[in-house]
Amino acid sequence: MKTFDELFAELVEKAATRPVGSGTVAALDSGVHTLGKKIIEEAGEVWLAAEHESDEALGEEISQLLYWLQVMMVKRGLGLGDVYRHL
Ligand SMILES: N=c1c2ncn([C@@H]3O[C@H](COP(=O)(O)OP(=O)(O)OP(=O)(O)O)[C@@H](O)[C@H]3O)c2ncn1[C@@H]1O[C@H](COP(=O)(O)O)[C@@H](O)[C@H]1O
Repeated sequence: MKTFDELFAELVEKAATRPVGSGTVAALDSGVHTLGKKIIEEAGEVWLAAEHESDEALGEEISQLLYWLQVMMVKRGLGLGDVYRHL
């Protein structure tokens, strides 16, 4: 288990070191347009899970949406502060 901030730090590190086999590196290389579509897909899965699935399934879908949002943040060079200051 990890926190939102810990995952973000891990993704920033992956973007910098680009380890072979990292799905995050491949996702970053796919570009903003592809990442945007993935975010929409994952958001839809959150919606469906909230309507029809268990708390466990919903939590998993939400975690995946948070991951893809973080990948977009890394791709665009945003830091956590760029988001947190709006909360
Ligand atoms: N938290 C996540 C995470 N959440 C979601 N995903 C990706 O998002 C996909 C979402 O799954 P779905 O079931 O919705 O999609 P799918 O249809 O099975 O997969 P696709 O064919 O759409 O890729 C997963 O298959 C992963 O590719 C994640 N990939 C990585 N992480 C974490 O990110 C960190 C870095 O990972 P790597 O870059 O892969 O080393 C590690 O801590 C990982 O645990």
